[in-house]
Amino acid sequence: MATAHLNDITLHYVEDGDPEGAPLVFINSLGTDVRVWDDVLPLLPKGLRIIRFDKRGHGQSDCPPAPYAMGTLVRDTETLLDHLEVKDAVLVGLSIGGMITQGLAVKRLDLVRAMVLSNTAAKIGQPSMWQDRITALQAGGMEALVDNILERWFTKAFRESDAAGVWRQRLLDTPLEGYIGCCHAIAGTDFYTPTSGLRLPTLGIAGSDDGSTPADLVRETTDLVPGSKFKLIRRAGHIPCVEQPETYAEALTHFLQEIGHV
Ligand SMILES: O=C(O)CC1=CCC(=O)O1
Repeated sequence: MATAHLNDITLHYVEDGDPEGAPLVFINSLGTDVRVWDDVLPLLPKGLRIIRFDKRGHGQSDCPPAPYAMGTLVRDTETLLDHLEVKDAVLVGLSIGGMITQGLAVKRLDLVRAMVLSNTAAKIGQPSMWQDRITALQAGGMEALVDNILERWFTKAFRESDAAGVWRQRLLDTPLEGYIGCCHAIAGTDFYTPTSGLRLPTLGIAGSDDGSTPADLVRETTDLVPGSKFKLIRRAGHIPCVEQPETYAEALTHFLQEIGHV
């Protein structure tokens, strides 16, 4: 297991592909870890340096006490990429990972060559909605919300398939403190103004059945960046890299080719 001991945190990360290749960095969503990309990676072009990591409070990374600030999640990512001597990466950010992507692009454009804003937005929900979620989690744990969350993550057909149980269990295994910490970070984030100032190649990806960041919302954020592209993935909810990995990998590959990253 690879870990990076950064200033105040140890993060778990995984590198695949060619260590000398152009960097492609994946940033996971709330309640998922590096395994959320497992089915996409084998479908991507060879020759890339592929980096995935568990943000604080998730997977095998440290889990400090909640709350977390978005600035802290951005700084963790920045410090990890500096530690790994990564520059000019394409960042693929899923949901809160897409918020971290926007924050990092605003702060350190030298690290970010292009953004893939997957199932994300400049602002997700209202602070009161996140506070309600935090209160429910504190009262009843993840068990209280797991089915509700899965309804937003996946289509009915996927939820009724054998694969769904794995994702249910992974969500239940997510440290509650880490999950709540990240809910606070999302609640406090509104990147509309900073993201509007970004000028870099950008692809938005949305799921037709996304119950958390509907396609219109993803498009609205993607449109903040002039010249951005947009891909709607059908028969997918909030986590299309799990539900439709072939279409997801195809969209990513096309974008990477278009910008000359592969
Ligand atoms: O609503 C959810 O649980 C999905 C979600 C919102 C932000 C994120 O990262 O995942």
